[in-house]
Amino acid sequence: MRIYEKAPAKINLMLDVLRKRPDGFHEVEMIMTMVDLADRLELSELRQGTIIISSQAGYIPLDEKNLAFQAARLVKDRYGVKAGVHIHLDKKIPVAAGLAGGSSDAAATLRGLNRLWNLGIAEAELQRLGAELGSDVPFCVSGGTALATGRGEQLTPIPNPPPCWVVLAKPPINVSTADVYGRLRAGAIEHHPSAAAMQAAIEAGDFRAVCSGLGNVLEDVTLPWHPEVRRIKEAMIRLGAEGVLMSGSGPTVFGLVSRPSKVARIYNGLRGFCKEVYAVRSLS
Ligand SMILES: C[C@](O)(CO)[C@H](O)COP(=O)(O)OP(=O)(O)OC[C@H]1O[C@@H](n2ccc(N)nc2=O)[C@H](O)[C@@H]1O
Ligand SMILES: Nc1ncnc2c1ncn2[C@@H]1O[C@H](COP(=O)(O)OP(=O)(O)OP(=O)(O)O)[C@@H](O)[C@H]1O
Repeated sequence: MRIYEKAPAKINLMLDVLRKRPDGFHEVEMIMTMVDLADRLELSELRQGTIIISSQAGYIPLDEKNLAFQAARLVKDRYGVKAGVHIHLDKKIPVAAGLAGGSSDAAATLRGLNRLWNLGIAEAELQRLGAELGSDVPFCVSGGTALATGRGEQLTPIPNPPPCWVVLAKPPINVSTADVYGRLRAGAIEHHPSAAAMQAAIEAGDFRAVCSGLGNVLEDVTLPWHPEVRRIKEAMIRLGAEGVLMSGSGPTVFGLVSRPSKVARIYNGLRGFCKEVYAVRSLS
């Protein structure tokens, strides 16, 4: 048997860090939503108990370092599944970009294996399994739009923001999430974005308020460290995006655009100096 799953990228509309915890993780408050840029997974059952990962992308690990592999091993071990699986990852989401590509592949693997092996695992349990793999995985299990607290694994679903275009630009650098959190001085953050204000803007369907409520305290680390990220932000604002922010720990910057007529101008303007640019819809 063979099944397919879509693994969309996420963006953080706001990301605040409240404090560093004794376990080394940071207590966060984030509002996350999905965009229509997705990896596609093909899961084929294998009679022998092996887990095989393949991909057209030459730049991701295909062994136990792959988050999809880790997700499959977790389900197999926890539910005593004898069969194996071949997972083919058709990668479209840029890697180490702040868009949760690996986390979304892991979440899609959890959903897919639940179907492939008829396990009947409830969504809340899939999220709990996801939390064992990474902080962004529980959100990626359910998608939509959510307020995420704790280390990112405690989720409250909220409505989707008003539909819009999202232009994404990734400079040619890789940024490690652990390094960005490691460099953050949580006690010294000057401007905390407001989750309540963003949630209210979303619930009111107020696109302008969503744009003015965007904020990400991890920019305090990544922007001074990698000036090209700031340059992309400035270019997106100059080209007319209505709200601009770095996603997650970066380095991808996204711009929200309400009018389709503006999208081509922003996309083409960015392509002049940045190779990886995408114009996609928000997912509603
Ligand atoms: C930056 C975000 O992507 C925003 O959505 C997330 O906060 C990070 O999610 P993620 O990549 O799934 O992160 P994990 O794989 O769980 O953790 C990677 C590393 O980031 C740091 N980390 C992550 C999440 C968090 N709340 N506090 C942290 O300090 C830890 O050093 C951890 O070792
Ligand atoms: N299925 C996968 N797809 C992409 N990268 C993967 C995958 N599995 C493991 N990795 C590894 O994970 C690391 C981070 O990649 P990923 O694309 O998930 O980062 P990210 O978009 O910054 O994630 P996040 O926003 O959750 O921090 C890379 O070093 C990559 O080699």
